[in-house]
Amino acid sequence: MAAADSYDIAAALAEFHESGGGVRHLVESGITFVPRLFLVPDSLLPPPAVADFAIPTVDLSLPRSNTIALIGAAARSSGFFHVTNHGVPASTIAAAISAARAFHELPLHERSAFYSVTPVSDVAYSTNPHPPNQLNAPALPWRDTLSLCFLPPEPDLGSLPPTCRDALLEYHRSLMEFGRSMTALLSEALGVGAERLEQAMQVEARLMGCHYYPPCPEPARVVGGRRHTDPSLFTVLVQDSVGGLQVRQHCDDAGGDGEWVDVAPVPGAILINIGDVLKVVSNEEFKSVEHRVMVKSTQVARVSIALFFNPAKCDESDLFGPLPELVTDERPARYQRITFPEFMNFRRVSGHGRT
Ligand SMILES: O=C(O)CCC(=O)C(=O)O
Ligand SMILES: [Fe+2]
Repeated sequence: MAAADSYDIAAALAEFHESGGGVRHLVESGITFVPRLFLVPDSLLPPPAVADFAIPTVDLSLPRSNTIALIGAAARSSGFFHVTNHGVPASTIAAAISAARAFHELPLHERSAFYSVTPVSDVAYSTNPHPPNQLNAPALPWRDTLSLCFLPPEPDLGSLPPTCRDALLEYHRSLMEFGRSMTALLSEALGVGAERLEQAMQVEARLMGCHYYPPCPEPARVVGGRRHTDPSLFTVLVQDSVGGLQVRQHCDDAGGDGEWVDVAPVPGAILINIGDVLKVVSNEEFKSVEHRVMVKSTQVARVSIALFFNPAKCDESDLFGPLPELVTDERPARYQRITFPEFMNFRRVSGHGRT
């Protein structure tokens, strides 16, 4: 047997998690090559993205009817769009991105106190492994994530360093307000009235992922985030200026492959993407589009913050499905009403959440 075959992936994974310092720790310790745990097999290396396509940008200061038409068109075509003049102060976004960066750049002994692969509290820091059934593909993304759970009525982020905590709490507060207006806009864009989506879903934002993509000595051999769709109604993303997010566009209903396009950061803008829940609720009028993150730099880390807006009611007993008014003879229901846990299971089985 070749030596390579004796590689013990479980032991390597355990040793990596043991350090409690994520990918950032590998970089800090001066590695000059990508450890095997992160290597993407050549056959699975993603094809390069095309650069000559820009996802739509919607200016929220336009007259409301224009905004709604533009959001509707974007949600039905690319599933991703930037918004400008969104009312979230630039300083709040900048402070949140700095806070996320500051957490990931804390000294090892401080940040490792939060390291936990399975979250045990509202604050969890880790390099999330991809699901074990995909270990023939790369096991780990080149990314560390600080996950925060904002459980109502008050999140318990008390253990975070205060500077980091306060900026992220303020960002969350600001985004809750933004999320309410975005929910109304999406609802109107579906043609069901401004209140309908909120009334049916009671939208809230519990989960925030503060991602840190360290520089990589061999960026072409890793992925920062594998291709996936989001299990949300919609996701709100802010990022620094480094770039690396790519989305799959122009795939047809027959499953045509489409092409990957770069989403260049737009200064000051907020990025919205439609998730799988809204795809179901809209009876597939809106698209939930695959995306992934490539690592671009050997020198600088990239920071992004994803906030997932979801229905508040997501227990065993809460059914959801296409809004009845979006089901017509011409457009019959594409989904049965199901519970949230059933939906998550369906996503896993059908490969929608490929992360
Ligand atoms: O970092 C990014 O740009 C994307 C993150 C993402 O797709 C996610 O958290 O679901
Ligand atoms: Fe995502």
